Amino acid sequence: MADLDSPCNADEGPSLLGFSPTSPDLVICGSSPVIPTSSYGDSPEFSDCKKRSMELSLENGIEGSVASDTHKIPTVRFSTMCQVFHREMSPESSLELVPQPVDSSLGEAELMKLGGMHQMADYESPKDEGDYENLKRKYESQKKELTDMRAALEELKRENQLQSRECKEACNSLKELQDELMRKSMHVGSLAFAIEGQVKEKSKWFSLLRDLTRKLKIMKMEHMTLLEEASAYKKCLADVDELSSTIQLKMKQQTDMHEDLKVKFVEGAKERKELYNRVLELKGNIRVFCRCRPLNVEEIAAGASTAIDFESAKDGELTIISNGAPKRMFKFDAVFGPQADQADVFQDTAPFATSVLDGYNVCIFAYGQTGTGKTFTMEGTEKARGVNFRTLEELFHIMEERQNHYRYGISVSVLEVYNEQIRDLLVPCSQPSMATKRLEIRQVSEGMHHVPGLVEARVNNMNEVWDVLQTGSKARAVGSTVSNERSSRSHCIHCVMVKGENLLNGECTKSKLWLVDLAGSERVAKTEVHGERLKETQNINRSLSALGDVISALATRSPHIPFRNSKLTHLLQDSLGGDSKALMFVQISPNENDLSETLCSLNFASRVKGVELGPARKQLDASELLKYKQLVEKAKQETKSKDLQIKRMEETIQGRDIKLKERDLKNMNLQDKIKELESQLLIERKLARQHVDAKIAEQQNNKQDDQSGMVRPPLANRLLGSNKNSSEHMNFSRALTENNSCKPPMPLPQTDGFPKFIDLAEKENNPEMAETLKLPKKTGRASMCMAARRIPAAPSARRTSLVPLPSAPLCLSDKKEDSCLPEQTQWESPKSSLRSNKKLSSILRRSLQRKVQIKSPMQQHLRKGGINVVRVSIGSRGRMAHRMLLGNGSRRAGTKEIQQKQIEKEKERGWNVRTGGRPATL
Ligand SMILES: Nc1ncnc2c1ncn2[C@@H]1O[C@H](COP(=O)(O)OP(=O)(O)OP(=O)(O)O)[C@@H](O)[C@H]1O
Repeated sequence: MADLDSPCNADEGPSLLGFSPTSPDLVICGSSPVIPTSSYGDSPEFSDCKKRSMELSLENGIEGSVASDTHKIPTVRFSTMCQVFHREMSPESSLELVPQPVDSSLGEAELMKLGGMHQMADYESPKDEGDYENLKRKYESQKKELTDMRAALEELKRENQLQSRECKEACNSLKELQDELMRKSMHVGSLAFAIEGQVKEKSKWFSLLRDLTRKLKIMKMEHMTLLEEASAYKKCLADVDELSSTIQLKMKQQTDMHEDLKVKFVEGAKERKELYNRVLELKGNIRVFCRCRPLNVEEIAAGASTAIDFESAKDGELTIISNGAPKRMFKFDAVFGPQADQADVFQDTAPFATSVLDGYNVCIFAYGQTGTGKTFTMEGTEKARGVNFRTLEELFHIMEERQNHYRYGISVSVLEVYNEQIRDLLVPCSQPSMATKRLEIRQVSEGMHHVPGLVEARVNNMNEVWDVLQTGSKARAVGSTVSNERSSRSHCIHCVMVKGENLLNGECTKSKLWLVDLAGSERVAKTEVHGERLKETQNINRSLSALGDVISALATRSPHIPFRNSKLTHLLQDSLGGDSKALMFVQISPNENDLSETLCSLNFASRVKGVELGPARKQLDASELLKYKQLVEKAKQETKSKDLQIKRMEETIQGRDIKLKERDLKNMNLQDKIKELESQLLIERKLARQHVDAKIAEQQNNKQDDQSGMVRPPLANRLLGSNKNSSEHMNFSRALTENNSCKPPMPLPQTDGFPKFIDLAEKENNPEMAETLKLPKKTGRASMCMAARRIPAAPSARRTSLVPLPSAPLCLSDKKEDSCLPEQTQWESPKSSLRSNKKLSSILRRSLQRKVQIKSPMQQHLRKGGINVVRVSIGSRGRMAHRMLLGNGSRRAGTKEIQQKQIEKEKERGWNVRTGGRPATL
C-alpha cells in the first residue's frame, strides 16, 4: 500500500505485469493512481504522471492492460467498480480527469480571488452584471460539483486504497502462486525429465523387447526346425535301433557261428594233430635218413671209386657195390645222394618241426664216420644252412602262421659232451669259471630231464637264432684228424625249448627239440691218434657204443634201457625213451676205401630203424596244468558258494511269493467283504430313509393334531420346521432375501406339488436323477441326512454380499424356520424329537453295527453313545464310510452348543449357515 501511495512507481508497475489474477482480472498499467488531496484540491492530481494515462482495468487482464503511452490522457476505466461510484455507468465507460489549466497549487483563495477579479471586471462593466451572476451561479454550481467530486474522489481514493490492498494481497498471492507454479514447473520439469528418461528407458525396453521378440521368433523357428530334426532323428533313431537290433542279431548269430567255428577249429586242429601224429607213427617214430656226401677233391684226385649205387637210392633203398657188384642193400626212410642239397634234405625234416610246436619232443641227430658230412648236414655253412637253422626257421614260420591261435616262446641252449663232460657253449669267454663249471643232468619229473645252470638264450627271430648258433659253433671243440682237417671232437647238442599256449582253449605245452651233431666214429687204429686225441676218440666211441646199446635195447624191447651209460644217452633219454620222435641222419662216404665204416654205420642205422618207440606222447606243461587245475578248483568253489547264495535267494523269493499270495488273498477277501457291506448298507439306507420319511410324516401329523387351532398347510406345501412363529419366519425369510444370498439346494422339477431338492444321497439312490443333473465329480460324495428330504419352495434369494448375516442363529436360537433348511429336530417338541431320535437311532445302530464289524472303534462309539446325529458319507468310490457322531439324546445341550459353535463359525466367515453342508439332525 505504501508503494501504491507513492506516485507513479515505475518499478512497481512492470512487476505487476505478466500474470493474471484469477477473479477479477486486475491489471494496473503504468502505476497506481495516486491522488494527492492536498496538491490538487478537489481534482485528482497525478503529480508525476500528469501527462501519462493511468488505466485501471478490471476485466481486460494482461493483454488489455498494456502500459499506456505516457502522453495519453490519464483515464480511469471502470467496469465492475461502477457500483463504487453508485452511478449507472457502463463497464466500458471511463472517467477522464482533464488536467486543470491552472496551476494546481492554487487554492480556494486564489480561485476566489480569481472569481473576484472576474466580478471586479464585471463591476467594472455593468453590462456584464448579469453575466457575473450567471458566472457566480455557475461557480457555485461548479463549486458544489467540485465538492461532490472531491467527496467522490475521496471515496474513490479509499476504494482505491482498498483495491490496492487487495491488489497487493493478490500480488502476494500471485507471487506465492507464481512460486508454487515455479516449483510445480520445476517439479513438472523434473517429472518431464524423469518421464523422458522413462520414455527413453521404455523405448530401450521396447527395442529390447522387439529384439527379444525377433529372437524369440527366430528361436521358435529354430525350435520348430529342431523339432523337425528331432522327429527326423527320432525316426532315424528308430531305424538305427532297428538296424542295431538287426546288427546285434547278426552279431549274435556271427558270434554263435564264430563259437561253433572255434569249437570246430579246435576239434579240427586236434584231429589234424592226431592224424598227423598217426601218420608219423605209421612212418615210424624213429626215422632214418641216409645221406652220402660227394667225393671230395682229394678222393677224386686219388681216383677213388664209388661203393654206393645211387640209382637204386630213389625208393629209399641203398645198394652197396663191392668190386663192381652189389654187395648189400639197405632200406631207409630216405636216401640223399651226393647231389642232394640242404633244402632237399630238410624237406623231409620239416614235419618234425611241426611236431615240436604241437607239443612233442623231437630228437634229430646225425651219426656217421668222421668227415662224412654230419656237421655239414646239421650246421651247414652260411650259404648252405643246415638242419639246425632250417628247423628253427620252420618253427618261426609255423609260429607266425599260428599267431592268432597260439602263443609260443623259444629259447635255445647249446652244449657239448666232451670227454663225458657237459659243456655249456653259450657261456661267454669272459666268464671262464662258468665255462669250466661242471653241469649235471637232473630229472625234474617223470621222463623229464634238465641240466640246471644251462644257459637258455631266448630267441625271437632268425637273426638271434643265427647268432646263438654261431656262438655255439665257435665254442665247440674241434681238432684235425686224418679223415677231417676240422674234426668235431665232441657231441654237439642244441636244445630248443618251446613253450606254447593255445589261445582258444588255454592248453599249454612245453616241448624239446634236440639237434645233435655226434662226434665222428672212427677206428683208432686207422686214425693213428695218440695222447689226448686218443682219449677223445675212446670217449667218443664209448658214448656212441652206449648209444648203440640203448638203440639195441629199444629194438629188442628190453626192460632195461641203459640210458645212463653215457652222458649222451642220458641227455637224450627224453627223446629216445619212447614218448618222442627221433630222426637220424646216417652220414656215409661214397669212397670204396671207407666201405667197412660205411657198412658199420648202415648196420647201426638199420638197427635204429628197427626200433619201435611206440606212440609219442604230447608234452603238456605240468606247471601250467597245475595252475589251471587250481583255477578250476577255485572256480568250482566259487560256483558252489554262488549256487548256495542263489539257492538261499530262491528260498527267500519263494517265501515272499507265498506271503504276497497270502496278502493278495486277504485283500480279495476284504474287497469282497467291502462290496458286500456296501450293498448291504445301500439296502439298509433305503429302508432307513423310508422309515424316516414315515416317521417325519407321522410327526407332522402329530403336530397338526397338537396345533388343532391353527390351520396348517400340508407337509408338502409348508416349510419344514415352520410350525411356529410364522411371522418371525416371514421376517427371517425377508431378511435372508434382502441381506444374503442364501442359496437353496438345487431344485428339482416339481413333482407331486412340491419341488424336490437334490440331496447327494438322493443321487445315490436315484442314479437317473444324478445323471440328469450331472453333478461335478467332487460332489459325488453322497451324504445321508436323517432329516426330511423334501422342503418347500420359495428358496432364499441369492446372497449378494459378504456382510455377515444378521446375528443370531436365525434358524436355531430363535427357532425360526429357514426356508432353505430341512426340518431340525431341536426345533420340534422335545418329546416327539426324542421319540423319533430313539427309533431312528435304533435302526441306524443296527445297520451300522453290521457294517462296522471290521471297524471296532466305530462300533464302540455306536454302542457307547448311541446315535443322535449321524452323518454317513460314502465316497465316490463307494468304499469309505465316514460317520460323524455329534452326540446322543441325553446330551442335547452339548449338541446344541456344538451346533451353535459351528453356526457361529460359519457366520464369522460371512456365509449363510445353511448354504453349506447340512448336518442332518435326528
Ligand atoms: N653233402 C655234402 N656236399 C658237399 N660237401 C660236403 C658234404 N658233406 C660233407 N661235405 C664236406 O666234407 C667235409 C667234412 O664234412 P664235415 O666236417 O661235416 O664231416 P663230419 O662228419 O662232421 O666230420 P667230423 O666227425 O670229423 O666232425 C667238409 O669240408 C664238408 O664241406
